[in-house]
Amino acid sequence: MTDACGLAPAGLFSNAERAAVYRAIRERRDVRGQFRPDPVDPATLRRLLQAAHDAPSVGLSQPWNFILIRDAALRGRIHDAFASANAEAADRFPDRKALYSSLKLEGILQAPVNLCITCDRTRGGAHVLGRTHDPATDLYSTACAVQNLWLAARAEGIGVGWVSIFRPDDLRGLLHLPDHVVPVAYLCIGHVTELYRQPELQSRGWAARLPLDELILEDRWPAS
Ligand SMILES: Cc1cc2c(cc1C)N(C[C@H](O)[C@H](O)[C@H](O)COP(=O)(O)O)c1[nH]c(=O)[nH]c(=O)c1N2
Repeated sequence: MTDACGLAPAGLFSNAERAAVYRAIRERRDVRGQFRPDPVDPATLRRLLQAAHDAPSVGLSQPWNFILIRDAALRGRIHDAFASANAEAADRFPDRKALYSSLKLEGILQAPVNLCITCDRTRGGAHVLGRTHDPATDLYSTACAVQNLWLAARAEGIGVGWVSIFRPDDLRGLLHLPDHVVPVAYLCIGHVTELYRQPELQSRGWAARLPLDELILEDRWPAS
């Protein structure tokens, strides 16, 4: 039932529905090496894109575009851009360079779908409700779209890996993005049969999940 203002009852989810939402959140993983080569069917991909498009956005500006990268040669060049940036990144961790170099940090060539989610910084015009004093809110909105897609993909049994190890101008050039469009997320997407139980970076000893209780603050930043 919907009333004249377009309001509908905010019904509680059933226990099973609630559990499913939390399960998707808890079991979502960043996928690099587990992609199967079989294609993602177009209807499923469409549901994932719809989930992304259902995201909140500042002033309802919906600043995203979804660039599907299908061309094999282009993917090869994108992988080259990753490899070059990754070699540079490895040098930033001199004490852990061997461990860094052993990590697989992308699935560009293995994943059947590559998707770049961009943010058009001009979407919605010069003045967007909610963005007046914080221009970055369009980027935050686009990150919300990425997370929606990532969670929906988990529920579909599809893995998603976010690759950010690019020099931004490389990706911009390869995808012919105009200056006002930011490549927020380069995603590798495909079916997976196995997922890590915890973040792969944790399993491999790179980093660990922080205890939630250490991150909850009251009223203000604690005095040091
Ligand atoms: C903005 C941003 C950028 C990146 C990532 C994530 C996000 C949010 N992550 C994935 C990241 O390593 C991963 O989310 C964490 O390690 C936690 O693991 P789970 O996502 O819980 O599996 C990521 N992973 C990777 O292998 N290569 C990458 O370039 C990136 N870049």
